[in-house]
Amino acid sequence: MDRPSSLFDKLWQSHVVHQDEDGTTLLYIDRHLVYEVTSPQAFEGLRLNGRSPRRPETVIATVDHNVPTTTKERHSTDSIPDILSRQQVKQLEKNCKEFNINFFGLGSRNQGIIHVIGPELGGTLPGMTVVAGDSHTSTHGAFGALAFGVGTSDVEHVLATQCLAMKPMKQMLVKIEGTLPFNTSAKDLILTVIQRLGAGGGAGYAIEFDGPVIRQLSMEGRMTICNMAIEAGARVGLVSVDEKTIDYLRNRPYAPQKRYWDAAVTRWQSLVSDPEAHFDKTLVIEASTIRPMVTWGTSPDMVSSVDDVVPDPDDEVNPVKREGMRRALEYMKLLPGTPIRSIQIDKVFIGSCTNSRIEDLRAAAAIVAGKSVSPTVRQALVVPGSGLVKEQAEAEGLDLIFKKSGFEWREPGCSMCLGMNDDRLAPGERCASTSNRNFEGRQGTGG
Ligand SMILES: CC(C)[C@H](C(=O)O)[C@@H](O)C(=O)O
Ligand code: SF4
Repeated sequence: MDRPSSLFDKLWQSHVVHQDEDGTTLLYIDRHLVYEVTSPQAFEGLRLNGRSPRRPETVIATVDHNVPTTTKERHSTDSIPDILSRQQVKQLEKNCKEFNINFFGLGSRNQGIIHVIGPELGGTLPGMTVVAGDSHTSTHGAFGALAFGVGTSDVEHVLATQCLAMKPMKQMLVKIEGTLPFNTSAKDLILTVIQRLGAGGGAGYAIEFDGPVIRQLSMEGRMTICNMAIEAGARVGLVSVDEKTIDYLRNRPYAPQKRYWDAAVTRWQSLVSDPEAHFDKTLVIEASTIRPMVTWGTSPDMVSSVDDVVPDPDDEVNPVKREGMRRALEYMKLLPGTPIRSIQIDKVFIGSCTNSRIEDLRAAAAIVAGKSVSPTVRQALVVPGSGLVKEQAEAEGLDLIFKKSGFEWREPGCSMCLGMNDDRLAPGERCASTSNRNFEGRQGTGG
């Protein structure tokens, strides 16, 4: 009998082009997602070397990180106020035209955050290798795809050769037993996993998430989990394929259609870890212990339950961690022992590739309906992850609920997730964000 394989083994093995004695492997890449920030040098490199993309039809390009999110500033690329952003957006458009790449620009209803539009279009399929010059490419692992972020030189390499040299990874299984308690979601679950593993605990691993709770989650929830695998240090997050995966993909424009569909489904159904598959490490979490979580610090593992208080660095035995906590509290201007619920915020951001899909907007709208943004909150933004999410939300009247409550309803993009566009925090402002990283200065200097 064949040795039992994990999902990771199956994905890796089916893409090996060549393997060196030290394990370094040349992998074939099926799907490449490209955006404006990490691609200009890659295209320039191609040009300088007289090369062109080997399979342009496997590339999907869009603009997300530095696009404005107000209608006024984006009715054309010329209206983007920031010069560098305007140049990068225009350059990508030009590069895609020159190299015959599918591009969803500002005017397209398919424009959005790459990690939202890839799955939404059926561009991410089970069994694929998926790369992008962005660390949160791990998101796509929710579909039983081997997906990871690469650097700009690798963006060029994949464009030119459709291959990538990779070192082997260790494998971790994170199993979530039981059922998620009332008022907790995929985000609380992954923050709990990161708290348990630490921000570096997943380094060198591909993490597969499994167990009854993962099976109960929607595809949106699974994407949230895989999205943040990187915040535990892992480059890859994975979920084995099931009926939900297949249902989500049916009739998506880039998914196999008609007579190809059944054959694809048969193959996808084999993309699960075998029962006795080997993992280098296993973490089991009982879901009933999960509480609504927030971060109080400047690293994604600095998390507490909303019912808790800001922790005291003096209680931390590890001197490195203790120092990190002190520094974070100083930056956040928070005191140990402060109840989390009493922390004043200046802004609210609902969006990002972690939490800007339709399910997230429905959940947020259900909570804010009939209530108003507090007068002490200066700005509250809702930024849909893509043009299609925005359309769907508007068809359901969610935009009206948000606007009535005092939120601004914006156009798709990365927005306040990171300070590469006009949606930023001012120095000293505190923001409650649904995004994935809380690093110092990420949402605006001193914010
Ligand atoms: C700009 C990009 C390289 C970066 C990433 O790789 O993740 C960004 O998307 C982020 O979230 O910090
Ligand atoms: S939404 Fe945030 S985390 Fe996601 S790709 Fe954009 S900047 Fe990175």
